[in-house]
Amino acid sequence: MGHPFDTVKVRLQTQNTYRGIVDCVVKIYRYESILGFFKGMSFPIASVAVVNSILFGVYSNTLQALTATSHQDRRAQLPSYTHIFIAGCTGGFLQAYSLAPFDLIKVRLQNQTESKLWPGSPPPKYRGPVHCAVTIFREEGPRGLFRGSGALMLRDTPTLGFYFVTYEGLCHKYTPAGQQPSSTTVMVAGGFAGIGSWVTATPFDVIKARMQMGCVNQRAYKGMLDCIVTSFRQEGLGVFFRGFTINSARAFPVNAVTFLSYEYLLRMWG
Ligand SMILES: CN(C)C(=N)NCCC[C@H](N)C(=O)O
Repeated sequence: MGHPFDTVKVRLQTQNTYRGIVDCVVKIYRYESILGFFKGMSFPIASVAVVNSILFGVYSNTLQALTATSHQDRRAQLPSYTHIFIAGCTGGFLQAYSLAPFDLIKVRLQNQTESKLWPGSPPPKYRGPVHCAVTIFREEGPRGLFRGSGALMLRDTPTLGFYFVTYEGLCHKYTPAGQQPSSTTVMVAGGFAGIGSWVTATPFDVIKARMQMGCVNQRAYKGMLDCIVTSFRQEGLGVFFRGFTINSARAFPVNAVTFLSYEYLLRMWG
C-alpha cells in the first residue's frame, strides 16, 4: 500500500528532473505506466517481516531487560520515557544494518526510469532485485551492498527512539487506567508516531538515498559530509526536507497498520 508513495518520495529526493509531487506522479504514470510506481517492491515485501521482527523484538526485549516488566505489566505502569527511548534507539540501530542491503536495492530499482512502453528506450541497468544485488557486488564489492548504511543508521537510531516514545505516550494518554488501548487508539497513536518520527528522519533519509545512488546530477559524493555540503550548496536547505509531504501521507496508514498488528500479535502470543 505504501510502496507507490515511497517511489515518488525516493525520486523526489534523488532526481532533480521533477518539479514536485504532481509532476513526478504524472511523469511516472505517463512514461512508465502504473507499474512504474511498483518498481523495486519485491525485496521490501520479502524482507519487511524480518526487518520489523528485529525492530519490534529488540525494542520489546530491551524494554523488558531495562524495566523487568512484561508487555502487559507495562500497560498498567508506563515505563519511563528514557527507558522507552533507549529501547527504541537500540531497535533502530540493529534494524538499520539488517535493512541496509534491501533498502539499497529498492532505491536503485525505484530510480530506474527506463520504460518498456517506449520503443527505443534503452534497457534498464538492473533486470531485477537479484541481478541488481549481483551487479552491485561485482562492480562495487561486498561493501557496496552497505552503501548509505551510515546515514541509514543515523536516520533510524534516534528517530526510532522518538517513534516509540510518541506511540507509548499517546496510547497511555488516551487509554483509561488499567485498560488495553482500543484498536482506534493504537492506529491513531501508530499513525502519529510514524509521521512524527519521519519529521526528524527526513534529512538523513535524503542523504541516505543520495549516498545509495552514489551521485546526483552526475556528481559522485566522496562521503556523507561531502553529500550534505554539496546538496546544501547546490539546492539550499529545502533539499533536506524533500519528499516529506508524500512520505507523511504514506507513514500514517503504514504505521497505523504496523502497530495494530504488533498489539494483536502480542495479545495473542504475549
Ligand atoms: C522514521 N523511521 C525510520 C521510522 N519510523 N521507521 C519505522 C518503520 C516505519 C515504517 N516501516 C515506515 O516505513 O514508515
